[in-house]
Amino acid sequence: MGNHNSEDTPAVLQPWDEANRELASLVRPADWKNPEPASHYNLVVIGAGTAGLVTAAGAAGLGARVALVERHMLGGDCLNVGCVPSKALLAASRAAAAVRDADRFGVLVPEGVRVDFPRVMERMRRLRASIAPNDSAQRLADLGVDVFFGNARFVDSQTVDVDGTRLRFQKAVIATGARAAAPPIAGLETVPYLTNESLFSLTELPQRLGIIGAGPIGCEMAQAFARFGSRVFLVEALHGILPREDPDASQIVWRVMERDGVELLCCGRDLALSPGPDGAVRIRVHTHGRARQEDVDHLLVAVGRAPNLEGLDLDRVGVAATPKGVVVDERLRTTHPKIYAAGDVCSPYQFTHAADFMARIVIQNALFWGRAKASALTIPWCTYTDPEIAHVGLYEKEARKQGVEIRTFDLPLSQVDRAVLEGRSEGMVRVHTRKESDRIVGATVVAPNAGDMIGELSLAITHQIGLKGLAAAIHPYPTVGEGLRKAGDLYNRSRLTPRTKKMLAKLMAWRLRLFNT
Ligand SMILES: Cc1cc2nc3c(=O)[nH]c(=O)nc-3n(C[C@H](O)[C@H](O)[C@H](O)COP(=O)(O)OP(=O)(O)OC[C@H]3O[C@@H](n4cnc5c(N)ncnc54)[C@H](O)[C@@H]3O)c2cc1C
Ligand SMILES: NC(=O)c1ccc[n+]([C@@H]2O[C@H](COP(=O)([O-])OP(=O)(O)OC[C@H]3O[C@@H](n4cnc5c(N)ncnc54)[C@H](O)[C@@H]3O)[C@@H](O)[C@H]2O)c1
Repeated sequence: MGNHNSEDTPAVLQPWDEANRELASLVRPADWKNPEPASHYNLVVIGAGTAGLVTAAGAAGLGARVALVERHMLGGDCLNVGCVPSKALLAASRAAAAVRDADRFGVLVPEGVRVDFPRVMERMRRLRASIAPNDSAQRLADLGVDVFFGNARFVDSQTVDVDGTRLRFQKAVIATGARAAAPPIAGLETVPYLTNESLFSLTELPQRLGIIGAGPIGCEMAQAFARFGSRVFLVEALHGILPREDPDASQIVWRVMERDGVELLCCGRDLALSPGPDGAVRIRVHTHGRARQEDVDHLLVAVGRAPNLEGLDLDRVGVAATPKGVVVDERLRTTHPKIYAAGDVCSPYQFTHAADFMARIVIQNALFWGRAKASALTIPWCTYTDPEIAHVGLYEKEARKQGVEIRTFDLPLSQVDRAVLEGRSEGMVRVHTRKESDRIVGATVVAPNAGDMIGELSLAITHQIGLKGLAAAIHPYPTVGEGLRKAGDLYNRSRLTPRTKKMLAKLMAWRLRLFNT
């Protein structure tokens, strides 16, 4: 595997400091010796991101003989270049915003905010390494998994090749994930650009940062870097930010990002990139009928993901794939009966928790004749901007498309005492129920801790607890989570028609009369 000197150290592990050395020693140890392969494996898992790790560890825990193959670093995107480093930066950016806004609370910070970006990144690297033992090669080996570093490819219906070593399998799992897509943007090939694989190796704060794509990656990073002090230009082809989310919800988040200083160039047309002066990247785009030209020191491309399929030789084993990924049925079986897939490589839900739950389905179905279906999963998600925006179930537009008649209950956070007291009342709880009942079919929450709140709605949908049930559950006062109970109250109040109100008033008047006689 070679020593990691500055030339052969992967970009992800730059700078090659103590924290990154520690990370490498856990998830890509230089002195790792691939084991002697067993004659057969119950399961060969290709890719050791969340999907692969959960499949391998879970299957080994249930007594299966498992080989896990990783070509790069155990932990995949989430640990190394995704959720973990991005959330560490977001935590630092929230701290910066709290100091910036302290004045609103009567707390004076005379010097104002100064962000020491190298320290922010150093903290991120340290924390990332501290989380890594859970995904480490040694931990997997201790769980009984044979860990192989190398490139995997299919040879035939029972053999995977890892750089010349043959692994014979009864069942195999493709969990090779996805990477940043390189879109057909004019001039992209003429300029240097960052993706999530190189962004977290920055050691200096870009004074000007261009970001293409206002999806979750673009928005989270735009807000973080704006709060660190970069001038951020966020280019989006569609209108606004987070175009997949409920437009009212995205709008709330956008208002906050705009105050943070992010400049949105949305409804972008004729986007073109070219080298600018002094190593800068020049962005030219038409936005809302205006031609804009901006020079930036770094450009981040975050316009979606492309599945990692190259080199797997899927054709040899008849596993069908499209540009969106490996084709699977509801049970996560590919077009080859002995080969399954899980995670970003086969799913439109590209989240760590989704990869985790798909892995559990694969273990049941591949090893134990299970019939678990991925379509039965209720998958929430959250974009960790400030405020966070979280969703589960159907959006209004999806319900309409599917012909599901819904009622919508909206509770602005300005009606939740804790949110007001924290100075964080920009947000809402929006719950859609079936028209004729309190059954929840979808919900969006915009709140400082929306990601924590959405779990309760996910539980409600999974176990068919209606809005009445939420109203009946006591939530501590004052919490932002109380907003969910209050949305339940809205439902209960909606059942009080003028007629029932009249009848209740009559009943009360009658009881008073009885009392007085
Ligand atoms: C910046 C960013 C932030 C994110 N934030 C969040 C978040 O906050 N919450 C959330 O839920 N999700 C988040 N995600 C998404 C999350 O990271 C992915 O959904 C998750 O990592 C998918 O896991 P996976 O196992 O399917 O794939 P991956 O993590 O991509 O793992 C696949 C592994 O397979 C390996 N591999 C590929 N081909 C081969 C081969 N031929 N042989 C051997 N090995 C191979 C790769 O090296 C990789 O390690 C974020 C993603 C990004 C990029
Ligand atoms: N908090 C989280 O859970 C989290 C955070 C980050 C990433 N992720 C996962 O990673 C995935 C990828 O994230 P992403 O933000 O790269 O992709 P995305 O597909 O979610 O968003 C990409 C955005 O780029 C825009 N776009 C596409 N082509 C463009 C072009 N040529 N010019 C301008 N804009 C263009 C799209 O309209 C879209 O809004 C997400 O869908 C999500 O599943 C999750």
